[in-house]
Amino acid sequence: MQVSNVMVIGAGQMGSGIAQVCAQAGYKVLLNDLKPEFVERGLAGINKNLSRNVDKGRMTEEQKQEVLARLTASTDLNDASGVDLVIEAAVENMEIKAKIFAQLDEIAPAHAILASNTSSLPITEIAAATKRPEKVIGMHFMNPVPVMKLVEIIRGLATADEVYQVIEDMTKTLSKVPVEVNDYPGFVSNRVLMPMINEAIFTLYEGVATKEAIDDVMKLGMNHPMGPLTLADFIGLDTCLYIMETLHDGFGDDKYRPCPLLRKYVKAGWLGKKTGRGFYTYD
Ligand SMILES: CC(=O)CC(=O)SCCNC(=O)CCNC(=O)[C@H](O)C(C)(C)COP(=O)(O)OP(=O)(O)OC[C@H]1O[C@@H](n2cnc3c(N)ncnc32)[C@H](O)[C@@H]1OP(=O)(O)O
Ligand SMILES: NC(=O)C1=CN([C@@H]2O[C@H](COP(=O)(O)OP(=O)(O)OC[C@H]3O[C@@H](n4cnc5c(N)ncnc54)[C@H](OP(=O)(O)O)[C@@H]3O)[C@@H](O)[C@H]2O)C=CC1
Repeated sequence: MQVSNVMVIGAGQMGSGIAQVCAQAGYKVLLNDLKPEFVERGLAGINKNLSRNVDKGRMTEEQKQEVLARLTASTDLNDASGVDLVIEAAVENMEIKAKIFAQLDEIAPAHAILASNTSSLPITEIAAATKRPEKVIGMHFMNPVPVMKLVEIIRGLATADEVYQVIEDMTKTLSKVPVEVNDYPGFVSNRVLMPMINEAIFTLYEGVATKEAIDDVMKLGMNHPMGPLTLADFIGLDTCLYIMETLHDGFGDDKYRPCPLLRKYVKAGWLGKKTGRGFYTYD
C-alpha cells in the first residue's frame, strides 16, 4: 500500500511536529484540531521551524513554500474520508482517543491505516474501538519531532504484518529510525523514562535538593541533555501524569504511583512550558 495523504489529529506540540516532518518528506497533510485557532498556532510553529531552516541554509525559501503548500488546516474529522493514514496526536486520554478512533473508523476509507502517537496507552484497546483492529498501530514520535530520530512502532494484538511494514517504511522515508516494540503500558520509552522523571519529582517533594540541583546532577553527572524536571516541563506535566497513571493502572504496581507534587501542579494548571509555568517559569 502506498501512503500519499495523511491526516494528523491534534495540532499541539507533537501533532504540529509530525505534520511538519510528513510535509517535508513530500506527503500531503491535513492538520486537524478542535478549533481553527489551535490549527493556526500549530501551522505558525511549523512556519517558524521552516524559516529557521531557510536562515541556516538547509532549505530554500521556495522549498519552504512547497512544504507549506502540502499542509492544509482542518477542524472536521470528516476530512479523513480521503486519506491513506491518520496519525492521532490528541490528548493522552483513552476515552478521547477511543472516541476519535471509533469516528475515524466510520469516516476513513477501508484501506486507511489508523495510527496513534500515544505515549503510553494500550494500542490494543484503542484498536478495539474500531472494526479494523488489524489496521491500527502505534507510531510514537519523540519530542521535539523535527529533531529526535526515534519512532517507537507498537504492534497491537491484531496489527497486521503488512500494516507494520508500511509504517516502518514510512518512518524511514521521514528520515527517522523505527524501533519495534510490543504493546504493554508505556511501551519501552516511557516505561523507562517516566519513572525516572517521577522519582526526580519525589526527590524535590521530599526536599532532598532544589530543582536546579536535581537537574544539574542528571545533566552534568549522567550527560542527559536536559535535567528530568526541565524535561518534564518540556513534555508537559499533564502528559507525564497521564503516563504515570497508565503505568500504575496497567501494572497494578505501587512503584509507578505518581508523585503528589506532580498531581498538585497539574491541578493548578501548571503544565510546564506550554502554559508558561511548571517546575520552572517560561516567558
Ligand atoms: C513523553 C514521550 O512520550 C516521549 C518523549 O518525547 S520523551 C522526550 C524525548 N526528548 C528528549 O529527551 C529531549 C532532550 N533534550 C534534547 O535532546 C535537547 O535539549 C534538544 C534537542 C531539545 C535541544 O538541544 P540543545 O542543543 O540543548 O538546544 P539547541 O541548540 O537550541 O537545539 C538544537 C537543535 O534542535 C532544534 N530544536 C530545539 N528545540 C526544537 C523544537 N521544539 N522544535 C524544532 N526544533 C528544535 C534547534 O533549532 C537546533 O537546531 P539547529 O541545528 O538548527 O541549531
Ligand atoms: N509531549 C510529549 O513529549 C509527547 C507526547 N506524546 C503524545 O502525543 C499526544 C499529544 O501530546 P502533546 O502534543 O504534547 O499535547 P498538546 O497538549 O500540546 O496537544 C494536544 C492537542 O490535541 C488537541 N485535542 C484534544 N482533543 C482533541 C480532539 N478530540 N480532536 C482533535 N484535537 C484534539 C488539543 O486541543 P485542546 O488544547 O483544546 O485540548 C491540543 O491542541 C499525547 O497522546 C501524548 O501522550 C507522544 C510523545 C511525546
